[in-house]
Amino acid sequence: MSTSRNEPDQCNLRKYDFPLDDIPRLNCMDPQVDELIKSKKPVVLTGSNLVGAASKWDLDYLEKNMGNGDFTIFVSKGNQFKFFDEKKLAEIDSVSGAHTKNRPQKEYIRPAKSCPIKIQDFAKRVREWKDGDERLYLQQALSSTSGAGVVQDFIRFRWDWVTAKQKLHNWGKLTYNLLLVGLEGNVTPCHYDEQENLFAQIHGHKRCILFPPEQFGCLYPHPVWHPHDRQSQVDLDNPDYDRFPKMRDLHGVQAVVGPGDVLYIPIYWWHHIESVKPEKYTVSLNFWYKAGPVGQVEYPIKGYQKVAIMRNVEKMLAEAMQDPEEVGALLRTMVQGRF
Ligand SMILES: O=C(O)C(=O)[C@H]1CC[C@@H](C(=O)O)C1
Ligand SMILES: [Zn+2]
Repeated sequence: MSTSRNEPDQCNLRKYDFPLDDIPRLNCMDPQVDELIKSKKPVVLTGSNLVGAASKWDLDYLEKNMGNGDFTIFVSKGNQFKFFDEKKLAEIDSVSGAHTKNRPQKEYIRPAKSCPIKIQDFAKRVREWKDGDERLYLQQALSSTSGAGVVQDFIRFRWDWVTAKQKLHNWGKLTYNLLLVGLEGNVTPCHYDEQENLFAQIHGHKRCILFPPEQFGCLYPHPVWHPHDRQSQVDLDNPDYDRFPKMRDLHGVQAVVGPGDVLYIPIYWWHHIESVKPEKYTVSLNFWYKAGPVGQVEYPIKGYQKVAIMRNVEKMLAEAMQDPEEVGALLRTMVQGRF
């Protein structure tokens, strides 16, 4: 497997039952880079210096240069930080008609709870963290209030280079940059996003496992109306082949990214990301771009377009029946024994 400089010890990396090919690692000036991005295939870009101005963003620097605002951290008893969209709970109520109102409210398990913290407290807790303690993950969108030092560095990112990429590949606007500071061993379980992503690694190493949108059927995402929308129901690190038999057909790609590497995670591509040894914590910053305009549709349509269609069908059916919980039964009736 290809990795960045001072590679983490490969024997430490978890083994999986499914095959994992290497994501290409190319210098950002290599013309193949834009061919891969154009065809929405992942690639690790080296030498871009995209966030070179953030190469000093270790815990000490962030502690001194992120001001005294509140930052969002997630706390988890285990090592998984599965995104839970609280807004979906309100949407379920708004879609569900009167006939479901008197149903007992389903209790959703929140794998990680979010809470505000000062960067100084967070840094102290990371330094003092030891195996067995609850795990922390700072996940905070950067803004002009992120602290003077950090903002100054942010301004000095290679905006010329990344904006040229955005334009060349017809991406939509930059929605935001999420700063991620997590402990070694933290896992963001398999999910996809509806945005293009340039994922810049700043401190420490992360093992990134990706699957193409075409493997939707092997990864059993939660329903669109569920707070775990876009997240896979499967746990790659604890596979349940009885419940999810198609996991046996998984075939992924992977890369270990280190400081200075930028991983292109194409829109709708599944990704499972783990902070790995030897460093105690990792710092990453992503660049999320809205999808560009669809333009001329080519047939047969692509995997990611099928995912977008399936999402729209689920939303439309839930809305039409005023009850998200009835969508599965209707779809089964519609296809079983007929197609
Ligand atoms: O950038 C993305 O798309 C993400 O999923 C981020 C959310 C948690 C991050 C991680 O590195 O664990 C990755
Ligand atoms: Zn993601």
